[in-house]
Amino acid sequence: MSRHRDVRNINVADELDDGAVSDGGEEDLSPQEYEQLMSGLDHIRATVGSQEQSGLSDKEIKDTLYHYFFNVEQSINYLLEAQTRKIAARERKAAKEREKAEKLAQQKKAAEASAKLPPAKPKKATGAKLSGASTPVRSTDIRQLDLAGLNLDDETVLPIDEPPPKITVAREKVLEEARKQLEGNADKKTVSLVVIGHVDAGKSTLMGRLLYELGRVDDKTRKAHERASSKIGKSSFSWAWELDGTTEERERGITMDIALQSFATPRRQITILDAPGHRDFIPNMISGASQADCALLVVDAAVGEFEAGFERGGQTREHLLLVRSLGVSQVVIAINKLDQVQWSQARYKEICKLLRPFLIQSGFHPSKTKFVPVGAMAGVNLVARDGDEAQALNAWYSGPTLCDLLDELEPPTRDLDAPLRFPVANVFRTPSSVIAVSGRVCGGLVQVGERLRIVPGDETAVVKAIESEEERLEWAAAGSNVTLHLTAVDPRHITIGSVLCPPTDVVPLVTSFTARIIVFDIQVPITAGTSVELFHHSRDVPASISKLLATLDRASGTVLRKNPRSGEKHVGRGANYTSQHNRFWPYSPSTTDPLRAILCQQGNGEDSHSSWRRDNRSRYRNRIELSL
Ligand SMILES: Nc1nc2c(ncn2[C@@H]2O[C@H](COP(=O)(O)OP(=O)(O)OP(=O)(O)O)[C@@H](O)[C@H]2O)c(=O)[nH]1
Repeated sequence: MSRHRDVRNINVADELDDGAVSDGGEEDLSPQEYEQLMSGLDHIRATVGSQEQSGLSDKEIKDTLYHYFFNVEQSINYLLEAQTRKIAARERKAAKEREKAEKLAQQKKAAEASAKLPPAKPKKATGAKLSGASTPVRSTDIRQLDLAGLNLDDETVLPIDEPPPKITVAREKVLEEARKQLEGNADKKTVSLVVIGHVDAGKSTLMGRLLYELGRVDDKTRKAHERASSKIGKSSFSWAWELDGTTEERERGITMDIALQSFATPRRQITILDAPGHRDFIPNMISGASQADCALLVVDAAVGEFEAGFERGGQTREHLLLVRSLGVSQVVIAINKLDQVQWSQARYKEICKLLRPFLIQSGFHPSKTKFVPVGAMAGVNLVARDGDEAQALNAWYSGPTLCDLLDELEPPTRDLDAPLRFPVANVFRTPSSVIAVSGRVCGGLVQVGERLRIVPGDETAVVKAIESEEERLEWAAAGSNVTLHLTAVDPRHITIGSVLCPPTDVVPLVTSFTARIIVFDIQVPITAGTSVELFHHSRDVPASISKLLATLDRASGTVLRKNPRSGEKHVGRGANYTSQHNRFWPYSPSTTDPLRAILCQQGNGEDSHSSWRRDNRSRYRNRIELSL
């Protein structure tokens, strides 16, 4: 069998069946390979437990080892993920059977009472369940979604060549339902939250622990992560493993790509986007932030660590500026690792005092910034403040928990009447459709059976299914983070950064536009001809500023100077510039999805893409914000 690794484009389950080593293939192994296989089997058994405990047969383990070239770590990761999926599928099946039995009992009762059942109504705030559809892919991060598409969960499988679905619900009806839900009939308002902060501040640990406290992680998975992380000497990262799913992330102990999860607080349904803190992965962080309504900033309270993140070049400052530039105006600041400073109230106050003026300078209104002391590792003040670990904090803090603050987040206004704008954040293949894309509905709504235009390009695709948070939906509205399964399209025509829109209201492609730019912290003045890189949603394009039109007063917006020669440091709420970029770019500002983009100025004249990778530090400090 082929052992080329590209998880986005292979079906692991098929490959494991194809010439599996345990189906007689063992004879073809060299003595050395056979030894590796058997020792790998012993290692994995020591981690996952016996067949009875783990539900994993020797055959499955051996096939996986062979598939991963006897790499024990990769095999364990794959098997644990497969195991989690199996458990989830079993639980869903059991829940469905229970639901079916309950329904039958109800129907029987209703028939007996000669009463008519009212039609079922969808429950979610952001979309409606697909009637009769089985529960599909579990809520998971983007990488896991990629894996979930690899035919590992039988329930999601649909034939690839079936004809595209037709629209079954009239647009007006969908719009009416969406409006009703947004106006308060919904169970909960939906909010997407990007988790940001300096590298190692504890973002993934905080999210992993919070998911556990809220019952979103079962004990079996938790124990498996504890065992496997301690085996590779990374036990302190075991909570982060709930979010950091790839072998590389786990081995290096850092987040590299956005991980997506969801949970509910009493009044909110929250989608979290766990962003990488390391500066090498800033483009991934921008992609996550561009899909978020609000932000959770995690800072490390340990002496010297907070300062490292907050100094010039640290990601605490940089991430705050970035999310603000991308339109996020509410932020919760979790001051973490207070156990490292003996839960010192003075240290907590000191950090709040340092952050407050910077938040205001960055454009966050004080009423929209909330601070909370936490200990992610021990789970202190996430959902509750009980137990011995919380005693020291309880001595001086009686305010809200992190969960209480998240429950108060206000989602921005959603424009349902706007034409659909769906910027693609990730692309992957699934067995049920030629291609699936994930991202956020920025404006309007999308429904199953709808034909969409892919921009740039003149291709179209039909929406075969919509998924969000463990459910199949018939439609999804502005503000929802969803996966669209597409059909009737050549996958080569769609890529990260493409925008899906109605064929009757296509997002225009432009090569130049006029925008207001806010200038922060630049080291080199901006002049006509300055080369920049433009980040908008998940797309980045090289661009250049063609002309500076005026310098504006920061507060009133009145023109201070026409045709300035440069945009200087702290120009503030700024200058009008014409930006000329040399690539076509889908761009259509609206009131609810205004143009929010990041421009990164190049300091050294290098090609922008390569210079980002080589030295994003020097480029990044010359950052300017662009908005309309
Ligand atoms: N003492 C202590 N350590 C913590 C706490 N929270 C996180 N850590 C540790 O901090 C380290 C980094 O945690 P992560 O959750 O990976 O940090 P991160 O911010 O997600 O890291 P990146 O995503 O790579 O930027 C790990 O060793 C954690 O165990 C805490 O409350 N107390």
